[in-house]
Amino acid sequence: MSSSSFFEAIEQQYALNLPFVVYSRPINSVIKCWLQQDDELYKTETFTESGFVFAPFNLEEKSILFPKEFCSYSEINIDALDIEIIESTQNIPNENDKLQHIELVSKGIDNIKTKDLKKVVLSRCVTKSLQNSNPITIFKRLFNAYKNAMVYCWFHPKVGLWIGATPELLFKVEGKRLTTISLAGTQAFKENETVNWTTKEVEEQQIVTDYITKEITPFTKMINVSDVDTVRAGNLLHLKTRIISVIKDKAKLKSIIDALHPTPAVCGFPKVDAKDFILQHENYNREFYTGFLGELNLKQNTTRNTNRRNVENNAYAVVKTQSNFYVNLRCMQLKASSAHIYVGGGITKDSNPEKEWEETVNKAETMLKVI
Ligand SMILES: C=C(O[C@H]1C=CC=C(C(=O)O)[C@@H]1O)C(=O)O
Repeated sequence: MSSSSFFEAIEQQYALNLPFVVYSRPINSVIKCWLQQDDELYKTETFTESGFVFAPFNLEEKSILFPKEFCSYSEINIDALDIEIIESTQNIPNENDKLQHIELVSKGIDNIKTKDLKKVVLSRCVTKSLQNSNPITIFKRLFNAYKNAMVYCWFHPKVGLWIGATPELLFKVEGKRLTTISLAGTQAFKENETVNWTTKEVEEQQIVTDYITKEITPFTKMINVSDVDTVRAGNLLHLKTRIISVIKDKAKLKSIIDALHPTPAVCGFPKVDAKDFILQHENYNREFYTGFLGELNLKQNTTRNTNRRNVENNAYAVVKTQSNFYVNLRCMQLKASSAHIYVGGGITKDSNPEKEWEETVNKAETMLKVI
């Protein structure tokens, strides 16, 4: 399929007001798309179906599913898309937003110092009016700009339109192999400068690693935790640890989701206290920001080589079930002709409210660059 007919089909789906998702996973040149045939709002609670899932921050609200059997699927393989680059404009942050965020962060720090809370991720919403509100055009710019991210554009007429470029894998399961990452700590990327991580950033990322490792232990036979690396996500740097494990035969996908989501990278620690604080004190409803999205229980054909001599038929096909979910970060919701961009950061006892504000300003740039 050519890239133009691939995108024409998506444009047509959008014009018909029907649900779709178009996305590309990190470090590959495949763009995939699912077009749902009707405008039904299918949901999942059990995560046993097959399809594409879009889950909110608060899992007490249900997750939306594009069921495989009601969708047409297509993909293309391409390195870059033909789309004009936009002039970068200066985005001057709003003074009121700044005061409000600093107040929220200060409240978080006070709570950490006086209660059991160790870390809480606090966020805000930045609103910007759009010159060109065609989501497919924005998606194309994201695909060209952020190769290390899961870039996506998701639409359902009964829910809304979300676009993002997330650097964070929640987890993926391929057969029995479970891979996840701990991503936290942020600094601005500066060409030719070596990064120095502070104790605050090292600790906030370690909280995530410890949480993930502890939570997946009951479901796994073996866990391998890598050293901490610095990784780039657009104009930012983060600390990242890879955690690879083998799950037990009886482990259910839903139990792994409940154990991991939301991780302290987007919620805090302890989870319940942090979530309560967020739901009570943040000045808006996160909806799908810091939720997760991705492929659910898809069958994947792989060929395996036995590598034994004297075996005539030494390659055999293995069908594995795979799911991969990304945390919905560096994302925005398009409503009428405005973009609502969501940005947050991890707060610990050592946080500086002014710096936390600047971090959210830098994070907002990921989306502001493409609209
Ligand atoms: C909550 C966000 O980022 C998370 C992921 C990486 C680094 C983070 C941080 O340094 O605070 C956050 O934990 C966001 O981008 O809105």
